[in-house]
Amino acid sequence: MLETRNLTIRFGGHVAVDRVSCAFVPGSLTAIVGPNGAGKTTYFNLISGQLPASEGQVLLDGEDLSALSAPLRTRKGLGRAFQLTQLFPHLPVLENVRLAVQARQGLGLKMLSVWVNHKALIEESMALLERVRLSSKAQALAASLPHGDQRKLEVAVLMALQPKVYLFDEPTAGMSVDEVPVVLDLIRDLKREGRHTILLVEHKMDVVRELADRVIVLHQGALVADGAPAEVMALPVVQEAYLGVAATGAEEVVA
Ligand SMILES: Nc1ncnc2c1ncn2[C@@H]1O[C@H](COP(=O)(O)OP(=O)(O)OP(=O)(O)O)[C@@H](O)[C@H]1O
Repeated sequence: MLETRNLTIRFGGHVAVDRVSCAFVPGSLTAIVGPNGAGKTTYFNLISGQLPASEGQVLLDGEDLSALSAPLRTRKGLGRAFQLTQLFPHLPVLENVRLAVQARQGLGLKMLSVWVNHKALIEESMALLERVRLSSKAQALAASLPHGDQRKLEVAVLMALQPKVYLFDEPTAGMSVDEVPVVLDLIRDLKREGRHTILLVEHKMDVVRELADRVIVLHQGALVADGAPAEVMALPVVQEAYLGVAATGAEEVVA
């Protein structure tokens, strides 16, 4: 289980994430919504270790990860998607995934012969590329891929690490209409597997409604609502103030 306790960060006098306490169980998909600047991405950055908390803790399965760097938190099972920096742009697509598989296997590799090991790594990497529908582009350089494909590659790299927790920050942003379903299918598949904890920052309410078991709302850094999607999204306070839409049932969040 992932848990944040009183998680807080201040930038000068501005409190971007304000004492957020929340627990997320394996097998669940929680959407984090709220207007621009509400603190959603910053909350992710605090969980993954990209930013140091001013106060509070991040715990995974009871272990306090607060003092660990981002790479160490990744090793513990916190997987953050959609940071393009995690790709190696000048390496082929397949190599990007293979390096992630290899990083996960770590020292265990020494037990295998170089050849068996290499073959197994390539097979696993190709299987992951098939899952994200990029196997035909295995030899292309990551930098040459269109934006949507780079995002799919990031998902493959993340899956290669086999994290316990997936943090998806606007996974379909900037994607073309035909690319969106591929990424949503992947997230749906991960959810179906039932053992991951998935957190999703998403502005599209139809996606939230379909994928999420639970919605939490951040406003000015604080957690202001938490519950089942229909329940939370129906709250007038969420509709009007926090999501920036009229309380008449607009479908898309303007955030
Ligand atoms: N490194 C930083 N230094 C100073 N202020 C920051 C920093 N990172 C975030 N902020 C501020 O913290 C607040 C929360 O930003 P954040 O990006 O987390 O919001 P968000 O809910 O993800 O917004 P959006 O929906 O637009 O992505 C904003 O006021 C932002 O300007």
